[in-house]
Amino acid sequence: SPIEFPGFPLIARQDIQTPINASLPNVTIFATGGTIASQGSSNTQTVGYSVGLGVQQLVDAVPEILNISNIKGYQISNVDSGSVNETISLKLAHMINEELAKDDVAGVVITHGTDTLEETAFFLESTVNSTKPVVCVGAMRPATALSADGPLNLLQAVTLAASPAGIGRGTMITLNDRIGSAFYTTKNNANSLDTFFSTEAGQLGFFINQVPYFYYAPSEPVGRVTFDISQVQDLAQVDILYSHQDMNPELFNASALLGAQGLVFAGVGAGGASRKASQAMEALYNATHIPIVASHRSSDGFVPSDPKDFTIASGFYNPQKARILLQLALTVGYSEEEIRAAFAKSYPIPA
Ligand SMILES: NC(=O)C[C@H](N)C(=O)O
Repeated sequence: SPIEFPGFPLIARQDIQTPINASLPNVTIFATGGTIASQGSSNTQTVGYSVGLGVQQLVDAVPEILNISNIKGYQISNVDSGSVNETISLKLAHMINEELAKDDVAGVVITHGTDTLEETAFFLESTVNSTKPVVCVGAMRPATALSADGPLNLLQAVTLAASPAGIGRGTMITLNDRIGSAFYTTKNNANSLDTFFSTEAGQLGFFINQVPYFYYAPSEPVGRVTFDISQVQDLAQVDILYSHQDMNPELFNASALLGAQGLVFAGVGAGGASRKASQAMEALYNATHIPIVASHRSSDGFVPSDPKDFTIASGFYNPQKARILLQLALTVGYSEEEIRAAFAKSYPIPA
């Protein structure tokens, strides 16, 4: 049975098991909430709706799923993804590792709000210890809307999780016919159906007639760092600070005083800050030696390393993914040099 953690604050579990057809693969769905599980007051309401549907209702909306796989479902939470927290992420990672270790489970699907889906997907990319498909999926229109996108997205996610073509590709994000890598995929638009459109390196394949096609043979992102979280029950606190004109330099000290063990800085351009903000960061670093990772506030891009700099360059990691990598590294006790090396693994260090 799944590992239980003390203080797990979530709703009553609504576990489901569809009838078993021995000729079909088994897929386990972990439902967490989000728009895919939301209902509006009319079929034209596409903002201001609320989460309410359970995993059983998600599966019931797409009976075609049962032609593809036998489904077991766990209700992990039922929240907007802005409220997904480390308790939920850790619970997911622990349960998924346990599930994928079973010979008769082909793959897993995580239904999730799209707003922070990339964070949970990247967390799983860093902590799941199996080559079987891990597929994160959401929707941009609530289940009650005209042309709701959730049912077809869910069918595609389950199809991919059940497919041998999905093996060895790490954690994936599927939405609107596209298959993206969790390492690189980012939500690009707050509202549009195609919000997970390609970032430069993120797109792995797509669905034609609900069959997953990949552009490439299975491969791992260069520099992926993985962590054994089997004994982990809490993550280190890491805050993200957003750079802009006239940024308040006191925010760095304030974060540290409020318990941050590491900081990520969403810099202007390739990790930049105003002179005052940079001075405040450096003073904090000299006083405490807490790691400060410089990332970018632009939706895509790269922050190069400077060996002379006290900040740690995020490389290809955007602020929200850099935060998760730093949390995991601090949680398992990496030294500052090991943290620097973990970030540097994803890009070539200039000679
Ligand atoms: N499209 C979505 O799923 C947005 C939703 N607010 C969320 O839970 O992230």
